[in-house]
Amino acid sequence: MAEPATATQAAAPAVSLLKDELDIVIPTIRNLDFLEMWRPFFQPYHLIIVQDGDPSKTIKVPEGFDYELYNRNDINRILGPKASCISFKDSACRCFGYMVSKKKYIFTIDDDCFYLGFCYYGQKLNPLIVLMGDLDTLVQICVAKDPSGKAINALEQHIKNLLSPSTPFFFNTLYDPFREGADFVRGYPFSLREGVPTAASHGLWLNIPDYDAPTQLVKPLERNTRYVDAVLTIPKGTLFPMCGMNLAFNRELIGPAMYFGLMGDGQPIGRYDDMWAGWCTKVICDHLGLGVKTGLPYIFHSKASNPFVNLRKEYKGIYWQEEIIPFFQQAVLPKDCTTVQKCYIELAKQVKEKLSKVDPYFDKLADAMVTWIEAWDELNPTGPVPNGKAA
Ligand SMILES: O=c1ccn([C@@H]2O[C@H](COP(=O)(O)OP(=O)(O)O[C@H]3O[C@@H](CO)[C@H](O)[C@H]3O)[C@@H](O)[C@H]2O)c(=O)[nH]1
Ligand SMILES: [Mn+2]
Repeated sequence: MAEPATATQAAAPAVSLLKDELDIVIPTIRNLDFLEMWRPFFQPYHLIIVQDGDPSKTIKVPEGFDYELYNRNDINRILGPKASCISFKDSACRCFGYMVSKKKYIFTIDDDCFYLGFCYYGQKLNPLIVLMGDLDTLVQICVAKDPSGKAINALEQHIKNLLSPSTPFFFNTLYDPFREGADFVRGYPFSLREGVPTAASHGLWLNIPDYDAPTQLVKPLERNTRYVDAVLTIPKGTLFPMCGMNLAFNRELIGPAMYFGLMGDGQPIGRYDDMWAGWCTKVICDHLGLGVKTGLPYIFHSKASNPFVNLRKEYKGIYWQEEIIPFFQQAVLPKDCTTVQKCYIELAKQVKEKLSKVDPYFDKLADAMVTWIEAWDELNPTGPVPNGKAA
């Protein structure tokens, strides 16, 4: 077989898992040159690009990718008045991509995230190489290799996470028991070893960590260089700060809960889109007996957004969350909430009842949560379609 021309091509996976069952959703206000670095991994998949901001701006997508692109005009045309639930000028707009997708799985990634490799594993990557090195040099240095020498593929790791069970009811101290070379440790109840279906896989980030604005302000130069080779199930009853930068989920299991809220333009808050979705998702996963994992894969997060702008977007969320988190920790869903939609509508009801006192914003958000489910069900009819034809 001819030698691959470049290291990037050498990284190309032999098989693209779930090629026809997974969409990659990218929110963007930038150009999409970052796709060149991901080409060996993403080219076999269908992309759903959600263009935020000015719809008259043309977003250039590199040649050779199979994609659909939606801007604000498209969202308004497709959803009509229900488009009011989709944020504008915030990465929260990405959830429109989850709604229009027809696939079982979603992987969402920001346009300033790259893949990387063992170059971090126990050694510091020289930032100069990152800045000076051309794409191939960087890939040569950073393409991860597993013990067999195969390039590690972030998307593949997410798929492995989603296709193997989670263990939310009892913590396995050797981490992911379904990973090759690991298992349940002594004392782990056999009655729980089957695990539960995995709804979401939350990946992490090297270089620029997903810090909030105050932390970013006091630690402007901090870079995350610690590559922890582990995947953990987040225990039942425990919430977590879900970051939308490097996230995959089973759309059929938990899709309707992945609403990224009302953020950005015209809203009193921003950059809490993924957090809101994560809290709702975890409460519903716990109720329905589904699992959420966090850890591998890492991506290389290259751009630090402006901490002062971020502070302006986040500051209300920083003190509201001291009331929001206890709300989610105490949220109880009735037994008859047997679907994600029913759980979500019930959560919206409780948001309206219990959080509107925090700020009238939550009254609006609760209504938007209901609109989201109505729009979701309109675009994703599951029961018999009107005039009797099966869906
Ligand atoms: O108005 C906007 C701003 C950005 N985007 C797209 O969203 C992602 C993330 O944007 P960016 O990388 O600039 O911001 P970060 O601070 O690094 O993002 C983190 O905070 C979360 C914001 O909610 C986000 O999920 C985290 O990754 C990029 O693809 C931008 O192009 C947008 O669509 N609209
Ligand atoms: Mn970013």
